[in-house]
Amino acid sequence: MAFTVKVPCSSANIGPGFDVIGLALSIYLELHVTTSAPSPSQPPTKLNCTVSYEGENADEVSLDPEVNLITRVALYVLRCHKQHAFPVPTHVHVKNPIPLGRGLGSSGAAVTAGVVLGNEIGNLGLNKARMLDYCLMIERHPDNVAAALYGGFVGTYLNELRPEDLAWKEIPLSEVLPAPAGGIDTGVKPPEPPIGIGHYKKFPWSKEIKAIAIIPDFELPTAKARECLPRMYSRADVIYNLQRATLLPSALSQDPLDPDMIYLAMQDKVHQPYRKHLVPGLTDILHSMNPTTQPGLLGICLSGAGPTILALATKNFAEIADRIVAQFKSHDITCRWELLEPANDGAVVERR
Ligand SMILES: Nc1ncnc2c1ncn2[C@@H]1O[C@H](COP(=O)(O)OP(=O)(O)OP(=O)(O)O)[C@@H](O)[C@H]1O
Ligand SMILES: N[C@@H](CCO)C(=O)O
Repeated sequence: MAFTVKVPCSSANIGPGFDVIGLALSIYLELHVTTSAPSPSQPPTKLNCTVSYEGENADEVSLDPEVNLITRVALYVLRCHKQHAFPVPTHVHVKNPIPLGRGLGSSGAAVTAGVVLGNEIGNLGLNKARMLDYCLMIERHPDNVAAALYGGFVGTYLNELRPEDLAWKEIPLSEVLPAPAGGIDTGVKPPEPPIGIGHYKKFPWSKEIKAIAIIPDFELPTAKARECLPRMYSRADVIYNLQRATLLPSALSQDPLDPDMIYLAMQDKVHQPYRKHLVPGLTDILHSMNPTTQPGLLGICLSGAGPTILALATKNFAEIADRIVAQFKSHDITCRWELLEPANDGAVVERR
């Protein structure tokens, strides 16, 4: 058996939609998976799986299937279905062009790819709604994983579960996804996700709008960028974000586009101001231009937890990117930039 799992990167929040809005974009994580029949002449490999990797941070990503994030997630899904290792000798070759820890949903793509891999290799027959539950047991905010799994521009939410099912929120990640995962004889059945943890709704997206990702050359772990957020918000700030997040989906699909409306609808007071010390120049960059001073620009925000900046635009892409790159440069930060399009299909499996 040979198949490829393809999962897009994503940008979460798009300004005011903290932990709610996600946009799948056109950089793809790929798993090239091959299986073979068990052979008495071949000694069994650890967990019946071998991993190879090419792409971002190739010198850091573990090739040990007990440690690698993607295979650990696949094992979590398999073990919830009483399969304690890969059921057949499996080789997973990972091709990953998504930069790690930059705010482009690399972990959301890896977790989604791992769930899809476990489902395929274990022949589990999970649908995408159930796969989202598994993703959410690991990455507990739905914006990146729903975009990666379903593709497109999505609004996401967590359902109100029965009190007995709500306990999933308290289960430590180390129980869901122990590192290392433990060998074939671990015998432990991990906690299964409740059914229907989260859901999503796809919004239309104007074909004219492209996303410019300006990617600084340093990593910012999402966990660190979440630690600096307050536990409580003022009523005024919550209302400010609700007003804008409510406008954003229609502003990004209306014809003709209203750049000033989009710019306004991408403002945020819930996460970006608290992350400014983690991304040098962030406040200045967010206020450096608007649709009047930069034709073609629609809006600017921090992509996910940062440090990548996402600018939405209809033209003058290089000019907009160069202006942001120059601002980072004045803080001694080098960047690259990419012009991206929405990835509408989400996670797909292609048989080879
Ligand atoms: N393809 C991969 N293979 C193995 N580990 C990965 C892979 N992609 C991501 N990771 C792990 O996820 C970490 C990055 O996740 P993190 O949540 O901090 O940032 P992000 O997902 O890139 O950005 P954001 O969540 O803000 O969009 C990496 O440091 C690495 O440990
Ligand atoms: N909504 C998340 C996205 C990053 O994974 C955050 O901003 O922390």
